Amino acid sequence: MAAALQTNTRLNPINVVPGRSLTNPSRAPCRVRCAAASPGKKRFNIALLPGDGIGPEVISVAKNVLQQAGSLEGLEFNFQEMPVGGAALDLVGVPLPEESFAAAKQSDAILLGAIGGYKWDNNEKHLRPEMALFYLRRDLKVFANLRPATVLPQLVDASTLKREVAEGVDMMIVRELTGGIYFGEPRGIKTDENGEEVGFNTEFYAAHEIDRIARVAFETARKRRGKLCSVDKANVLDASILWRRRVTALASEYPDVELTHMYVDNAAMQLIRDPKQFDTIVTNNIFGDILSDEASMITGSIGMLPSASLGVSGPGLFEPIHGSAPDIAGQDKANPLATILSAAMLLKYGLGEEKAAKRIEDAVLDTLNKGFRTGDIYSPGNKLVGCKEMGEEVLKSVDSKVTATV
Ligand SMILES: NC(=O)C1=CN([C@@H]2O[C@H](COP(=O)(O)OP(=O)(O)OC[C@H]3O[C@@H](n4cnc5c(N)ncnc54)[C@H](O)[C@@H]3O)[C@@H](O)[C@H]2O)C=CC1
Ligand SMILES: CC(C)CC(=O)C(=O)O
Ligand SMILES: [Mg+2]
Repeated sequence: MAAALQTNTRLNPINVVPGRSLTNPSRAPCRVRCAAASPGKKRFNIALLPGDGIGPEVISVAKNVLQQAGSLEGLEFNFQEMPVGGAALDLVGVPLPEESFAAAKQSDAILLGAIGGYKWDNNEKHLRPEMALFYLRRDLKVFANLRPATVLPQLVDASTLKREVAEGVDMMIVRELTGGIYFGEPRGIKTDENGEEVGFNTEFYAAHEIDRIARVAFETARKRRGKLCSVDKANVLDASILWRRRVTALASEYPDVELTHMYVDNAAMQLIRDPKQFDTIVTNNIFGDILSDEASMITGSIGMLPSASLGVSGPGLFEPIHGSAPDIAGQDKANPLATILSAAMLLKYGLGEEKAAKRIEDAVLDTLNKGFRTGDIYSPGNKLVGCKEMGEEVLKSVDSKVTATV
Protein backbone atom coordinates (compact mmCIF):
# COMPACT_ATOMS: atom_id res chain seq x y z
CA MET A 1 0.00 0.00 0.00
CA ALA A 2 0.83 3.61 0.33
CA ALA A 3 2.81 4.21 -2.79
CA ALA A 4 2.91 7.82 -3.84
CA LEU A 5 2.26 7.60 -7.54
CA GLN A 6 -1.23 7.55 -8.84
CA THR A 7 -2.81 7.42 -12.26
CA ASN A 8 -5.93 9.34 -13.01
CA THR A 9 -9.05 7.48 -13.95
CA ARG A 10 -7.81 6.99 -17.54
CA LEU A 11 -4.82 5.15 -16.09
CA ASN A 12 -2.69 7.55 -18.01
CA PRO A 13 -0.78 10.41 -16.40
CA ILE A 14 0.97 9.42 -13.22
CA ASN A 15 0.73 12.02 -10.50
CA VAL A 16 2.85 12.42 -7.45
CA VAL A 17 0.16 12.16 -4.83
CA PRO A 18 1.14 11.60 -1.23
CA GLY A 19 -0.03 8.38 0.34
CA ARG A 20 -2.20 6.93 -2.40
CA SER A 21 -2.19 3.67 -4.27
CA LEU A 22 -2.34 3.32 -8.03
CA THR A 23 -4.51 0.25 -7.95
CA ASN A 24 -6.97 1.79 -5.53
CA PRO A 25 -6.43 5.54 -5.37
CA SER A 26 -9.30 6.17 -2.99
CA ARG A 27 -7.96 3.73 -0.42
CA ALA A 28 -6.46 5.25 2.68
CA PRO A 29 -3.00 3.93 3.50
CA CYS A 30 -2.81 0.87 5.74
CA ARG A 31 -6.50 0.15 6.02
CA VAL A 32 -6.16 -3.41 7.22
CA ARG A 33 -3.28 -2.95 9.58
CA CYS A 34 -4.82 0.17 11.07
CA ALA A 35 -7.55 -1.99 12.54
CA ALA A 36 -5.11 -3.20 15.20
CA ALA A 37 -4.04 0.29 16.28
CA SER A 38 -4.89 1.84 19.65
CA PRO A 39 -8.17 3.76 19.65
CA GLY A 40 -7.73 7.02 17.79
CA LYS A 41 -4.34 5.98 16.44
CA LYS A 42 -3.27 4.88 12.97
CA ARG A 43 -0.70 2.12 12.87
CA PHE A 44 1.92 1.65 10.18
CA ASN A 45 4.56 -1.02 9.63
CA ILE A 46 7.94 0.50 8.84
CA ALA A 47 10.84 -1.63 7.60
CA LEU A 48 14.15 -0.23 8.83
CA LEU A 49 17.18 -1.24 6.76
CA PRO A 50 20.21 0.40 8.43
CA GLY A 51 22.82 -1.26 6.22
CA ASP A 52 26.50 -0.45 6.67
CA GLY A 53 28.97 2.25 7.71
CA ILE A 54 27.13 5.34 8.94
CA GLY A 55 23.80 3.70 7.96
CA PRO A 56 23.02 2.35 11.46
CA GLU A 57 24.06 5.67 13.07
CA VAL A 58 21.75 7.83 10.96
CA ILE A 59 18.87 5.34 11.02
CA SER A 60 18.86 5.09 14.80
CA VAL A 61 18.56 8.89 15.06
CA ALA A 62 15.95 9.18 12.27
CA LYS A 63 13.85 6.39 13.76
CA ASN A 64 13.47 8.32 17.05
CA VAL A 65 12.51 11.50 15.21
CA LEU A 66 10.00 9.63 13.03
CA GLN A 67 8.47 7.93 16.06
CA GLN A 68 8.12 11.18 18.01
CA ALA A 69 6.73 13.28 15.15
CA GLY A 70 4.31 10.48 14.30
CA SER A 71 3.11 9.98 17.83
CA LEU A 72 2.31 13.71 18.14
CA GLU A 73 0.01 13.27 15.12
CA GLY A 74 -1.65 10.10 16.41
CA LEU A 75 0.47 7.63 14.45
CA GLU A 76 1.86 4.40 15.84
CA PHE A 77 4.75 2.66 14.11
CA ASN A 78 5.67 -0.96 14.26
CA PHE A 79 9.37 -0.96 13.28
CA GLN A 80 10.98 -4.07 11.86
CA GLU A 81 14.75 -3.80 11.52
CA MET A 82 16.38 -6.11 8.97
CA PRO A 83 19.94 -6.59 7.68
CA VAL A 84 20.89 -5.62 4.12
CA GLY A 85 24.19 -5.08 2.29
CA GLY A 86 27.45 -5.91 4.03
CA ALA A 87 25.67 -6.52 7.32
CA ALA A 88 23.58 -9.23 5.65
CA LEU A 89 26.61 -10.70 3.85
CA ASP A 90 28.36 -11.09 7.19
CA LEU A 91 25.30 -12.66 8.79
CA VAL A 92 23.97 -14.99 6.11
CA GLY A 93 26.23 -14.67 3.06
CA VAL A 94 23.91 -12.77 0.71
CA PRO A 95 23.39 -9.00 0.31
CA LEU A 96 19.58 -9.16 0.38
CA PRO A 97 18.21 -12.08 2.41
CA GLU A 98 14.71 -13.23 1.46
CA GLU A 99 13.45 -12.31 4.94
CA SER A 100 14.73 -8.75 4.56
CA PHE A 101 13.08 -8.34 1.18
CA ALA A 102 9.82 -9.86 2.47
CA ALA A 103 9.76 -7.49 5.44
CA ALA A 104 10.37 -4.55 3.12
CA LYS A 105 7.77 -5.64 0.60
CA GLN A 106 5.11 -6.23 3.25
CA SER A 107 5.72 -2.95 5.05
CA ASP A 108 3.90 0.32 4.55
CA ALA A 109 7.17 2.15 3.92
CA ILE A 110 10.90 1.48 4.06
CA LEU A 111 13.61 3.66 5.60
CA LEU A 112 17.10 2.71 4.44
CA GLY A 113 20.46 3.99 5.71
CA ALA A 114 23.27 3.18 3.30
CA ILE A 115 25.08 0.15 1.93
CA GLY A 116 28.68 -0.76 1.21
CA GLY A 117 32.18 -0.55 2.66
CA TYR A 118 35.87 -1.29 2.12
CA LYS A 119 35.55 -4.74 3.67
CA TRP A 120 33.44 -6.05 0.80
CA ASP A 121 34.98 -4.01 -2.06
CA ASN A 122 36.76 -7.00 -3.58
CA ASN A 123 33.78 -9.35 -3.38
CA GLU A 124 32.52 -10.88 -6.61
CA LYS A 125 29.86 -8.64 -8.10
CA HIS A 126 26.84 -10.71 -7.03
CA LEU A 127 28.22 -10.71 -3.49
CA ARG A 128 28.77 -6.97 -3.28
CA PRO A 129 26.63 -5.14 -0.68
CA GLU A 130 25.40 -2.62 -3.27
CA MET A 131 23.51 -5.39 -5.07
CA ALA A 132 20.96 -5.29 -2.22
CA LEU A 133 20.09 -1.76 -3.25
CA PHE A 134 19.64 -2.71 -6.88
CA TYR A 135 17.53 -5.77 -6.05
CA LEU A 136 15.36 -3.71 -3.70
CA ARG A 137 14.78 -0.96 -6.25
CA ARG A 138 14.13 -3.40 -9.09
CA ASP A 139 11.88 -5.82 -7.21
CA LEU A 140 9.92 -3.12 -5.41
CA LYS A 141 9.55 -1.45 -8.85
CA VAL A 142 10.31 1.98 -7.42
CA PHE A 143 11.18 3.63 -10.72
CA ALA A 144 10.77 7.26 -9.70
CA ASN A 145 13.45 8.71 -7.47
CA LEU A 146 12.71 12.21 -6.16
CA ARG A 147 15.81 14.04 -4.96
CA PRO A 148 15.05 17.57 -3.76
CA ALA A 149 18.02 19.93 -3.46
CA THR A 150 17.22 23.11 -1.57
CA VAL A 151 19.65 25.65 -0.18
CA LEU A 152 18.31 26.46 3.27
CA PRO A 153 18.88 30.09 4.31
CA GLN A 154 20.64 28.79 7.44
CA LEU A 155 23.20 26.90 5.35
CA VAL A 156 24.09 29.33 2.57
CA ASP A 157 27.54 29.73 4.11
CA ALA A 158 28.06 25.96 4.08
CA SER A 159 27.72 25.90 0.29
CA THR A 160 30.95 25.67 -1.66
CA LEU A 161 29.49 28.20 -4.10
CA LYS A 162 29.39 31.96 -3.61
CA ARG A 163 26.43 33.22 -1.54
CA GLU A 164 24.83 35.00 -4.53
CA VAL A 165 25.00 31.81 -6.63
CA ALA A 166 23.73 29.41 -3.94
CA GLU A 167 21.10 31.52 -2.19
CA GLY A 168 17.54 30.60 -3.17
CA VAL A 169 18.37 27.38 -5.04
CA ASP A 170 15.38 25.04 -4.91
CA MET A 171 15.24 22.18 -7.38
CA MET A 172 13.83 18.69 -7.67
CA ILE A 173 15.82 16.06 -9.52
CA VAL A 174 13.56 13.31 -10.84
CA ARG A 175 15.86 10.37 -11.50
CA GLU A 176 14.80 7.22 -13.34
CA LEU A 177 15.78 4.45 -10.93
CA THR A 178 15.12 0.98 -12.31
CA GLY A 179 16.46 1.16 -15.85
CA GLY A 180 19.39 2.44 -17.87
CA ILE A 181 22.98 1.33 -17.69
CA TYR A 182 22.78 0.09 -14.09
CA PHE A 183 20.33 -2.62 -15.17
CA GLY A 184 20.80 -2.99 -18.95
CA GLU A 185 21.88 -6.27 -20.61
CA PRO A 186 24.26 -7.42 -21.94
CA ARG A 187 26.90 -6.53 -19.39
CA GLY A 188 29.91 -8.24 -17.96
CA ILE A 189 33.63 -8.77 -18.22
CA LYS A 190 34.90 -11.24 -20.79
CA THR A 191 37.91 -12.03 -22.94
CA ASP A 192 37.57 -10.89 -26.54
CA GLU A 193 38.82 -12.58 -29.71
CA ASN A 194 42.27 -11.02 -29.22
CA GLY A 195 42.55 -12.49 -25.77
CA GLU A 196 42.09 -9.11 -24.12
CA GLU A 197 39.73 -8.57 -21.18
CA VAL A 198 36.82 -6.23 -21.95
CA GLY A 199 34.19 -4.80 -19.63
CA PHE A 200 30.83 -3.67 -20.99
CA ASN A 201 27.41 -2.36 -19.91
CA THR A 202 24.32 -1.39 -21.84
CA GLU A 203 22.35 1.84 -21.60
CA PHE A 204 18.85 0.57 -22.36
CA TYR A 205 15.51 2.35 -22.14
CA ALA A 206 12.13 1.16 -23.39
CA ALA A 207 9.63 3.83 -24.43
CA HIS A 208 7.28 3.00 -21.54
CA GLU A 209 10.10 3.48 -19.01
CA ILE A 210 10.82 6.95 -20.40
CA ASP A 211 7.16 7.90 -20.59
CA ARG A 212 6.35 6.96 -16.99
CA ILE A 213 9.27 8.88 -15.47
CA ALA A 214 8.59 11.83 -17.78
CA ARG A 215 5.00 11.96 -16.57
CA VAL A 216 6.13 11.98 -12.95
CA ALA A 217 8.50 14.83 -13.83
CA PHE A 218 5.87 16.87 -15.72
CA GLU A 219 3.45 16.44 -12.80
CA THR A 220 6.16 17.41 -10.35
CA ALA A 221 7.11 20.52 -12.34
CA ARG A 222 3.44 21.48 -12.65
CA LYS A 223 3.16 21.58 -8.83
CA ARG A 224 6.38 23.57 -8.54
CA ARG A 225 7.41 26.52 -10.74
CA GLY A 226 6.31 24.93 -14.02
CA LYS A 227 9.79 24.45 -15.52
CA LEU A 228 11.13 21.06 -16.56
CA CYS A 229 14.64 20.47 -17.91
CA SER A 230 15.25 17.04 -19.41
CA VAL A 231 18.92 16.10 -19.22
CA ASP A 232 20.35 13.58 -21.70
CA LYS A 233 23.23 12.92 -24.08
CA ALA A 234 21.15 12.87 -27.26
CA ASN A 235 24.05 14.13 -29.35
CA VAL A 236 25.78 10.77 -28.84
CA LEU A 237 23.66 8.07 -27.23
CA ASP A 238 20.81 6.27 -29.00
CA ALA A 239 19.00 5.68 -25.71
CA SER A 240 19.12 9.44 -25.16
CA ILE A 241 17.76 10.15 -28.66
CA LEU A 242 14.73 8.04 -27.80
CA TRP A 243 14.56 9.68 -24.35
CA ARG A 244 14.43 13.17 -25.87
CA ARG A 245 11.87 12.13 -28.51
CA ARG A 246 9.50 10.60 -25.94
CA VAL A 247 9.80 13.47 -23.44
CA THR A 248 9.19 16.00 -26.23
CA ALA A 249 6.12 14.08 -27.43
CA LEU A 250 4.55 14.23 -23.98
CA ALA A 251 5.00 17.98 -23.62
CA SER A 252 1.75 18.77 -25.45
CA GLU A 253 -0.17 17.13 -22.58
CA TYR A 254 1.39 19.63 -20.18
CA PRO A 255 1.00 23.04 -21.85
CA ASP A 256 1.47 24.73 -18.48
CA VAL A 257 4.98 23.26 -18.13
CA GLU A 258 7.90 24.83 -19.98
CA LEU A 259 10.10 21.99 -21.27
CA THR A 260 13.77 22.47 -22.14
CA HIS A 261 16.52 19.96 -22.96
CA MET A 262 20.16 20.01 -21.96
CA TYR A 263 23.12 17.73 -22.58
CA VAL A 264 24.44 16.23 -19.39
CA ASP A 265 27.94 17.69 -19.66
CA ASN A 266 26.46 21.17 -19.99
CA ALA A 267 24.02 20.45 -17.14
CA ALA A 268 26.93 19.52 -14.87
CA MET A 269 28.51 22.88 -15.68
CA GLN A 270 25.27 24.91 -15.45
CA LEU A 271 24.53 23.46 -12.00
CA ILE A 272 27.66 25.17 -10.72
CA ARG A 273 27.42 28.29 -12.92
CA ASP A 274 23.79 29.21 -12.25
CA PRO A 275 21.85 26.57 -10.29
CA LYS A 276 18.84 28.85 -9.81
CA GLN A 277 17.91 28.37 -13.47
CA PHE A 278 16.68 24.84 -12.57
CA ASP A 279 13.28 24.01 -11.14
CA THR A 280 12.63 20.34 -11.99
CA ILE A 281 15.19 18.14 -13.73
CA VAL A 282 14.32 14.76 -15.22
CA THR A 283 17.08 12.40 -16.21
CA ASN A 284 18.17 8.79 -16.48
CA ASN A 285 19.55 6.57 -13.76
CA ILE A 286 23.28 7.25 -14.03
CA PHE A 287 23.08 10.97 -14.87
CA GLY A 288 20.64 11.46 -11.95
CA ASP A 289 22.99 9.62 -9.61
CA ILE A 290 25.91 11.87 -10.53
CA LEU A 291 24.09 15.21 -10.85
CA SER A 292 22.34 14.79 -7.49
CA ASP A 293 25.66 14.31 -5.68
CA GLU A 294 26.86 17.47 -7.44
CA ALA A 295 23.68 19.36 -6.49
CA SER A 296 24.11 18.31 -2.86
CA MET A 297 27.24 20.40 -2.50
CA ILE A 298 25.35 23.50 -3.61
CA THR A 299 23.15 22.96 -0.54
CA GLY A 300 26.14 22.58 1.77
CA SER A 301 26.63 18.83 2.08
CA ILE A 302 25.67 15.45 0.77
CA GLY A 303 24.60 14.86 4.36
CA MET A 304 21.58 17.12 3.76
CA LEU A 305 19.83 15.50 0.78
CA PRO A 306 16.93 13.06 1.27
CA SER A 307 15.18 10.98 -1.35
CA ALA A 308 11.97 9.12 -2.06
CA SER A 309 11.81 6.17 -4.45
CA LEU A 310 8.28 5.43 -5.58
CA GLY A 311 6.41 3.01 -7.77
CA VAL A 312 2.81 2.71 -8.84
CA SER A 313 1.95 0.43 -5.92
CA GLY A 314 3.62 -1.11 -2.93
CA PRO A 315 5.77 0.57 -0.32
CA GLY A 316 8.08 3.45 -1.14
CA LEU A 317 11.78 3.33 -0.32
CA PHE A 318 13.18 6.36 1.51
CA GLU A 319 16.90 6.97 1.93
CA PRO A 320 19.52 9.70 2.07
CA ILE A 321 21.31 10.14 -1.24
CA HIS A 322 24.71 9.57 0.35
CA GLY A 323 26.53 6.30 0.78
CA SER A 324 27.86 4.50 3.83
CA ALA A 325 30.77 6.96 4.29
CA PRO A 326 33.23 4.38 5.62
CA ASP A 327 35.79 7.16 6.18
CA ILE A 328 33.72 8.57 9.07
CA ALA A 329 31.73 5.49 10.13
CA GLY A 330 31.64 4.69 13.85
CA GLN A 331 32.96 8.14 14.81
CA ASP A 332 29.66 9.91 15.51
CA LYS A 333 30.51 12.42 12.77
CA ALA A 334 27.75 11.68 10.24
CA ASN A 335 25.15 14.30 9.46
CA PRO A 336 21.80 12.58 10.13
CA LEU A 337 19.65 15.33 8.58
CA ALA A 338 19.44 13.71 5.12
CA THR A 339 17.99 10.59 6.75
CA ILE A 340 15.73 12.58 9.07
CA LEU A 341 14.42 14.49 6.05
CA SER A 342 13.98 11.15 4.25
CA ALA A 343 11.76 10.14 7.17
CA ALA A 344 9.75 13.31 6.50
CA MET A 345 9.44 12.25 2.83
CA LEU A 346 8.32 8.81 4.03
CA LEU A 347 5.52 10.41 6.02
CA LYS A 348 4.50 12.73 3.19
CA TYR A 349 4.86 10.58 0.07
CA GLY A 350 4.75 7.11 1.60
CA LEU A 351 1.97 7.43 4.15
CA GLY A 352 0.18 10.63 3.17
CA GLU A 353 0.83 12.06 6.66
CA GLU A 354 1.78 15.59 5.72
CA LYS A 355 1.31 17.13 9.17
CA ALA A 356 3.77 14.75 10.76
CA ALA A 357 6.17 15.35 7.86
CA LYS A 358 5.92 19.10 8.43
CA ARG A 359 6.74 18.61 12.11
CA ILE A 360 10.03 17.01 11.11
CA GLU A 361 10.87 19.64 8.49
CA ASP A 362 10.12 22.43 10.97
CA ALA A 363 12.21 20.74 13.66
CA VAL A 364 15.20 20.49 11.32
CA LEU A 365 14.96 24.20 10.49
CA ASP A 366 14.56 25.04 14.19
CA THR A 367 17.66 23.02 15.07
CA LEU A 368 19.67 24.79 12.37
CA ASN A 369 18.30 28.15 13.53
CA LYS A 370 19.67 27.35 17.00
CA GLY A 371 23.10 26.96 15.39
CA PHE A 372 23.68 23.21 15.72
CA ARG A 373 25.93 21.85 12.96
CA THR A 374 27.67 18.58 12.21
CA GLY A 375 31.20 18.92 10.81
CA ASP A 376 30.17 18.77 7.15
CA ILE A 377 27.97 21.89 7.43
CA TYR A 378 29.91 23.67 10.15
CA SER A 379 30.87 27.31 9.79
CA PRO A 380 32.41 29.54 12.45
CA GLY A 381 30.00 30.90 15.04
CA ASN A 382 27.93 27.73 15.13
CA LYS A 383 27.94 24.83 17.60
CA LEU A 384 29.71 21.71 16.36
CA VAL A 385 27.82 18.52 17.32
CA GLY A 386 27.99 14.84 16.44
CA CYS A 387 25.35 12.65 14.83
CA LYS A 388 23.69 11.67 18.12
CA GLU A 389 23.54 15.18 19.54
CA MET A 390 22.13 16.54 16.28
CA GLY A 391 19.41 13.88 16.55
CA GLU A 392 18.69 14.80 20.17
CA GLU A 393 18.39 18.48 19.23
CA VAL A 394 15.97 17.68 16.40
CA LEU A 395 13.92 15.59 18.85
CA LYS A 396 13.81 18.51 21.30
CA SER A 397 12.61 20.77 18.49
CA VAL A 398 9.90 18.29 17.51
CA ASP A 399 8.72 18.37 21.14
CA SER A 400 8.95 22.12 21.59
CA LYS A 401 6.78 22.76 18.55
CA VAL A 402 4.08 20.75 20.30
CA THR A 403 4.28 22.87 23.43
CA ALA A 404 4.16 25.98 21.28
CA THR A 405 1.05 24.91 19.41
CA VAL A 406 -0.94 23.34 22.28
N1 LIG B 1 22.56 4.45 -1.30
C1 LIG B 1 23.65 3.82 -0.91
O1 LIG B 1 23.59 2.96 -0.06
C2 LIG B 1 24.94 4.21 -1.49
C3 LIG B 1 26.04 3.46 -1.20
N2 LIG B 1 27.27 3.85 -1.63
C4 LIG B 1 28.39 3.04 -1.15
O2 LIG B 1 28.96 3.73 -0.02
C5 LIG B 1 30.35 3.48 0.05
C6 LIG B 1 31.14 4.78 0.09
O3 LIG B 1 30.94 5.48 -1.12
P1 LIG B 1 31.49 6.94 -1.42
O4 LIG B 1 31.70 7.02 -2.87
O5 LIG B 1 32.60 7.26 -0.49
O6 LIG B 1 30.23 7.90 -1.11
P2 LIG B 1 29.64 8.41 0.27
O7 LIG B 1 28.42 9.17 -0.06
O8 LIG B 1 29.50 7.30 1.23
O9 LIG B 1 30.75 9.43 0.85
C7 LIG B 1 31.29 10.48 0.08
C8 LIG B 1 31.88 11.53 1.02
O10 LIG B 1 30.80 12.23 1.67
C9 LIG B 1 30.90 12.10 3.07
N3 LIG B 1 29.55 11.88 3.61
C10 LIG B 1 28.60 11.06 3.11
N4 LIG B 1 27.51 11.08 3.87
C11 LIG B 1 27.76 11.93 4.86
C12 LIG B 1 26.99 12.36 6.00
N5 LIG B 1 25.74 11.93 6.23
N6 LIG B 1 27.56 13.24 6.83
C13 LIG B 1 28.80 13.71 6.62
N7 LIG B 1 29.57 13.34 5.58
C14 LIG B 1 29.06 12.45 4.71
C15 LIG B 1 31.80 10.90 3.33
O11 LIG B 1 32.43 10.99 4.58
C16 LIG B 1 32.73 10.93 2.13
O12 LIG B 1 33.81 11.78 2.40
C17 LIG B 1 30.68 2.61 -1.18
O13 LIG B 1 30.69 1.28 -0.77
C18 LIG B 1 29.53 2.88 -2.13
O14 LIG B 1 29.28 1.85 -3.03
C19 LIG B 1 27.46 4.99 -2.33
C20 LIG B 1 26.39 5.77 -2.66
C21 LIG B 1 25.03 5.42 -2.31
C1 LIG C 1 25.30 1.92 -4.93
C2 LIG C 1 25.17 3.18 -5.71
C3 LIG C 1 25.22 3.02 -7.19
C4 LIG C 1 23.91 3.85 -5.38
C5 LIG C 1 24.00 5.31 -5.55
O1 LIG C 1 25.04 5.94 -5.63
C6 LIG C 1 22.76 6.04 -5.57
O2 LIG C 1 21.71 5.47 -5.81
O3 LIG C 1 22.80 7.27 -5.38
MG1 LIG D 1 24.74 8.04 -5.70
